[in-house]
Amino acid sequence: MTENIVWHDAAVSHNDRVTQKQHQPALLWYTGLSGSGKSTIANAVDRKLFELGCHTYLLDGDNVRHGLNKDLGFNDTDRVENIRRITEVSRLFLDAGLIVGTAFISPFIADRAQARELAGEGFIEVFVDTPLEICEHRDPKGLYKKARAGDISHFTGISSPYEAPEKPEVHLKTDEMTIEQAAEQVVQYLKNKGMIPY
Ligand SMILES: Nc1ncnc2c1ncn2[C@@H]1O[C@H](COP(=O)(O)OS(=O)(=O)O)[C@@H](OP(=O)(O)O)[C@H]1O
Ligand SMILES: Nc1ncnc2c1ncn2[C@@H]1O[C@H](COP(=O)(O)OP(=O)(O)O)[C@@H](O)[C@H]1O
Repeated sequence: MTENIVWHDAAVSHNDRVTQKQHQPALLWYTGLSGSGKSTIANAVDRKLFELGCHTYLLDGDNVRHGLNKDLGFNDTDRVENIRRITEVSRLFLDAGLIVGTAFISPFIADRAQARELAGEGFIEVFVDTPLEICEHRDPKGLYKKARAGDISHFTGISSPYEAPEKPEVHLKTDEMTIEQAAEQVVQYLKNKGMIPY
């Protein structure tokens, strides 16, 4: 489908953009069950990075599904397409030199591996590791209750699978830490890797 389309070189290069921002571009790929804390932690990290002077942008599951991906549901095929589009959008933001956060369940190892491959060395998988019982107890949107009652089908952890990361760069066990500690662990990872010079 791209046979008659020619890639256009940019007047402002990727390196120009990175140099201007004075930090490395990165893709913080949060993954975990619904209610695990992806949005909460990703927002806390985004705030911290913003206050450190980093150029960031956050893509959040619920919000993206209201716009770009509002044609998609929750069967396996739609979830794969959801993550494919998120990966492509993230690549554009990475090209712009930003530190991108993506907060999607992203339940399949293969899709996250594809995102890792396409994003390159700035890809950081952040496993928001919260046991199902705790997510279900938190149930911030009342969705687990509906899923258990059979009112929502294909619900992750109940009637749809979640494939946990095998070797995430950052592993957050949220039942053993506060939101602040979790966010700080992510920021420290970036500092330790020399991706943000602060
Ligand atoms: N069936 C089903 N399964 C899982 N989640 C559901 C479902 N239906 C609606 N929701 C709400 O949609 C949010 C998950 O969307 P994602 O785009 O992150 O999902 S996925 O990555 O495509 O699996 C998820 O948001 P989070 O709770 O923030 O994860 C839910 O609020
Ligand atoms: N240690 C913790 N880390 C993250 N979230 C926590 C923690 N303890 C309690 N919570 C609460 O759990 C809920 C997680 O919801 P949310 O961030 O929307 O999760 P997700 O985006 O994964 O669906 C929030 O209400 C948050 O305040």
